[in-house]
Amino acid sequence: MLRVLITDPLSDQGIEQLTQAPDVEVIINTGLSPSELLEAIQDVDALLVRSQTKVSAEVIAAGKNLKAIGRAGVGVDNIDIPAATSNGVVVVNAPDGNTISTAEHTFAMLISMARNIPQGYRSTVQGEWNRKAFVGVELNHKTLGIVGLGRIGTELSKRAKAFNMNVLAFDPYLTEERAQKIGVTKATLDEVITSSDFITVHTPLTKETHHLIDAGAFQRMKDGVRILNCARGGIIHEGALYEAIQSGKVAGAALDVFEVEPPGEHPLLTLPQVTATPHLGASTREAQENVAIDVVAEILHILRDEPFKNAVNLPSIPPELVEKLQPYQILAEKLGHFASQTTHGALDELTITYSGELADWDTSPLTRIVLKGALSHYLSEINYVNAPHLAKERGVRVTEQKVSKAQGFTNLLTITIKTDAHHEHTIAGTLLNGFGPRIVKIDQYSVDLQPTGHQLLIHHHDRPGAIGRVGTILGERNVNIATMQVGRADIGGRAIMMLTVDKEVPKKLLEDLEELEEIQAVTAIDL
Ligand SMILES: NC(=O)c1ccc[n+]([C@@H]2O[C@H](COP(=O)([O-])OP(=O)(O)OC[C@H]3O[C@@H](n4cnc5c(N)ncnc54)[C@H](O)[C@@H]3O)[C@@H](O)[C@H]2O)c1
Ligand SMILES: O=C(O)[C@H](O)COP(=O)(O)O
Repeated sequence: MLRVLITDPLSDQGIEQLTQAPDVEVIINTGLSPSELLEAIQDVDALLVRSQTKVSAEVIAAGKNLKAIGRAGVGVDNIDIPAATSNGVVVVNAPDGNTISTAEHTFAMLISMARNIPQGYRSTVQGEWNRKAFVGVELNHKTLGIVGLGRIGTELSKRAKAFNMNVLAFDPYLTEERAQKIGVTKATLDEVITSSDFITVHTPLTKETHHLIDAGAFQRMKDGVRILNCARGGIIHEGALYEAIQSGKVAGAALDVFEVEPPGEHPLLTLPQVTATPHLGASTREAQENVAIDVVAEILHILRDEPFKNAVNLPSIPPELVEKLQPYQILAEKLGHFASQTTHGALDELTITYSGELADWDTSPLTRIVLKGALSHYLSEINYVNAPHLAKERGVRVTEQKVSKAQGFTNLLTITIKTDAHHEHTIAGTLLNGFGPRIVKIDQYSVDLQPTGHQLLIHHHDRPGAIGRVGTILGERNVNIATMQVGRADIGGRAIMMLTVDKEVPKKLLEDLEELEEIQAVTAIDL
C-alpha cells in the first residue's frame, strides 16, 4: 500500500482522487509542528503540501520511504529542493492551476487600493460617513509597472489593459517581440521603478529578487506611487516600504504576502495606507480544485512509475542513454548556468553544439539540461521537463548542432547565446577523463576551469599591475582566491581573469573592483 501524507488544506476533489485509488492510503494531518512533521513523514511514500508546511532538509532526510513531494500550487520556496534532489525525492508542482485566480486577486487589490475600498468600508461600518477622506485615483491612462512577466504577470497585464492602463514590464526573459504580442512596453527595472504609478511584483523569491525593491528603489519612484505584492514576501523590503509610506513617497500598498507568515503585529499593518490579505492569491474554489487535481495526478504517476510532466528537480533521460549521458549532465547544466549569468539582455537565441563522440548520440536530453541551466537563473519553477516549453513560450530560439571533430577534445559541448541587447557569448566545456567537467573556453579565451562554487569573471585591459590590484582588493576584504586564470586576446589588449573564490563576493566589492581603471566589467557567478 502506498502511503500519502497531506499536511496543508487541499481541495476535496484532489483528496477524492487519492482515496479512490485502491493502492493508496491517505493520511491527512494539517497544522503539524516541525517535530510532529518529522515523526509523521517517517514511513510515507509521498508528501502533499501547499505553502504552509516547511519541508526542510531535515524533514526530507527523515522520510526514509519518501519518493515524491507534491506542491499544490506554484512556489516551491518552502521545499528544500537541493535536499530533495540529493535524497532522490522528486518534487512536482502545479504551475498553471492558480494563475488566473492570483492575477484576479492582484487586480482586485489594485482597484480597491486605488479607490480606498477597505478603508472606506472600515470607516462606514464604524458609523462614519466620511466622503472627503477617501478620494481615490482612476486607473485610466495610469502606468502599471510589472516586475516579472510570467504566467501571472501576463494575465494581470491583460486586465490592466482592459482598464486602459499603460503597462510597462520588466522581465529578463522578455523580448521585444513577445512584449509586442502581449501589448506591453518592454522596460528596464529602472524604467519601471521611475515611471510607474502602480508597481507590482510577480517573480519567484530567489537570491536575485530578494529585496529587489529596496530603499534606493523607493527613492527613485514617482511621488504618490502605489505598490503591490501578491508574489512572495521578501521581494519588497518591508522596512523600506514602511519608511517610504511614512515619508509620503508611497501613497498605498496592497500586500497578500509577507516575509514571515503570519505576520503578527507587523508595523506595516498599523499604517492606514496599507491593505492586506492573508496569502489569498490562490484561494478560490477553482484554483484549489485545479492545483489539487493536477498535483495528485502527478503524485500517482510517480508512485506508479508512470510518466509525469511537472517535475521541478528530475532529469529525464531514456534508460538506454542514461549510462552514456549521465556524466555529461553536470557539465551541461553548469555550462547553461554559467552562460546565463555572464550574458546581458533577454535571451533570444541559444545554440548548442555537440562535438566529438557526443555528436553520435541522441543529445536531446542534454539540450533540456542546458536549457534548464540557462533559464533557472530567472525561473525558479523550471525543470528538465518544462524547460523547452518555457524557452519556446519566451520566444527563445534553440538550435542543436553536431560536429564530429572536437578541436583537440574527445568531446566538446559549446553554448552560444545571443540576446536582444546584441550580446553574443560563447562558452565551451568538456568532460576530462579522471577530472570531471571543465570549462575550456570563454568567448575567444582558452581556460581550464572546474565549474563549481563562487567565480569571478573579470574583463580587463592587459596591463602590468592589473592582476595584483584585483588580488590586493580581494585580500583586503578577506576574500580568499582559490584559483586564478588569465587569458588575453593580444599583448596589451583585452583580457579576462577567471577567479574561484572561497565565498560569495558582496555587491559593494564588485562595484569597487569595477572602479579600477584597467577593469572593464566584473561578473559574479554562482555555480
Ligand atoms: N499570492 C499567491 O497566493 C500566489 C499564487 C500563485 C503564485 N504566487 C507567486 O507568484 C510568483 C509568480 O508566479 P508565476 O506563476 O507567474 O511564475 P512564472 O514562473 O510564470 O513567472 C515568474 C517570472 O518572473 C521572472 N523573473 C525571474 N527573476 C526576475 C527578476 N530578477 N526580475 C524580473 N523578473 C524576473 C521570470 O522570468 C518569469 O517570467 C511566484 O513567486 C509564485 O510563487 C503567489
Ligand atoms: O505559490 C503559490 O502557488 C501560492 O503562493 C499559493 O500558495 P497556497 O497554496 O499556500 O495558497
